[in-house]
Amino acid sequence: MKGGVVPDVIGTAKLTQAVTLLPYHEHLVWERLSVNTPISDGSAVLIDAPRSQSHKNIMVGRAVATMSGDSRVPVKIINPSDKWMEKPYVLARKFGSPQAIFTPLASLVEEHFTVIDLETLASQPELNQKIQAVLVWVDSAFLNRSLFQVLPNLKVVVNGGVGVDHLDIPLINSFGVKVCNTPKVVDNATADLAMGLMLASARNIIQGDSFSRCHEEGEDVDVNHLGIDVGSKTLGIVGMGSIGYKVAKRAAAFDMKIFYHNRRRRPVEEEQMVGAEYCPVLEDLLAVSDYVVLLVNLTKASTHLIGRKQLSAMKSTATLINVSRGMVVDQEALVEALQNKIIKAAALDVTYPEPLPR
Ligand SMILES: O=C(O)C(=O)CO
Repeated sequence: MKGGVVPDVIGTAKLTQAVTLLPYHEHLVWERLSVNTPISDGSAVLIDAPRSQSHKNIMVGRAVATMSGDSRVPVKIINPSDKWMEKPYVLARKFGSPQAIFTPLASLVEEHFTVIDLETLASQPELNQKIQAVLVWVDSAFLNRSLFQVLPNLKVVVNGGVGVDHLDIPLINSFGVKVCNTPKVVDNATADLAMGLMLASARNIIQGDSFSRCHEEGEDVDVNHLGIDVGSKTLGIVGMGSIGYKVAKRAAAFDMKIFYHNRRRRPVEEEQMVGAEYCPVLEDLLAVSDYVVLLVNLTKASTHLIGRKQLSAMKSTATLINVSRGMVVDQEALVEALQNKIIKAAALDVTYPEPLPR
């Protein structure tokens, strides 16, 4: 293998989550790489864009090219004939089967990994020695003790998505296996969806769509369906992590008054940037908000964070928007609150179970 120097490496930073995607080979370069760091030709490295940038630019596996900002980093790709070029083995649900990794990502994953599905592992149990990572997407029911017991070289469980509430992290860690997720990647999408749900609810977009498809000749739209101007309204954000903050930025552009509730108050400058006011007591936020958006992780503490008491604290004209996890809301209490007009509406990206039975 030839030695060499990779020129013009820019904007490098080591993110734990990203780096743990790649602990597959002894040639891996673990150190933080700085500008113009020489990398010997053929080393497997991960060069990540700065923290503020999307993880979508990360190239994984044996690849060594990456993006930083808009510029492609000119990193040499290792020679595929090298003996250690064998793609790392990962276990995943069969692409295309329910709860498998999102099918459009299959080719990207296969470009960098040898993907073994559960059925193949069952029929060729000797592959267990090769598997160094498990990829999960939403479902982790197959990640049980007996699986870990037969994967002696497993190093990491990689979760596609930010929420790891479905993973038994203590169990995984007890086998010396790390867990990593993909924070930041979904921030914009989730924030957009929160805004989309709020606007759809405020402006009756779903009803408008139905009306436009099914109205009788000459029929006028119901005056109640004309909707509400969110610009004059108050948004309460419960959970002001990076997604919550993105929602705040968007809501600020809509001229909404913003309150937020979070375990930790954000720095004043960050609050001022989006005009958000901290509410240390959840019920205080609920009492003043026209729209309440839930963006907390699902933990023991946040399970049924919104129940009867909290729904009763809300305005009767308020809308509850849940883009976190279904279990954050006591669903029975929500149905009751909607039936009894304790609150006006709910706009839900998540429920339990999911999807709801018909
Ligand atoms: O990535 C996740 O866990 C999400 O739910 C995105 O909203």
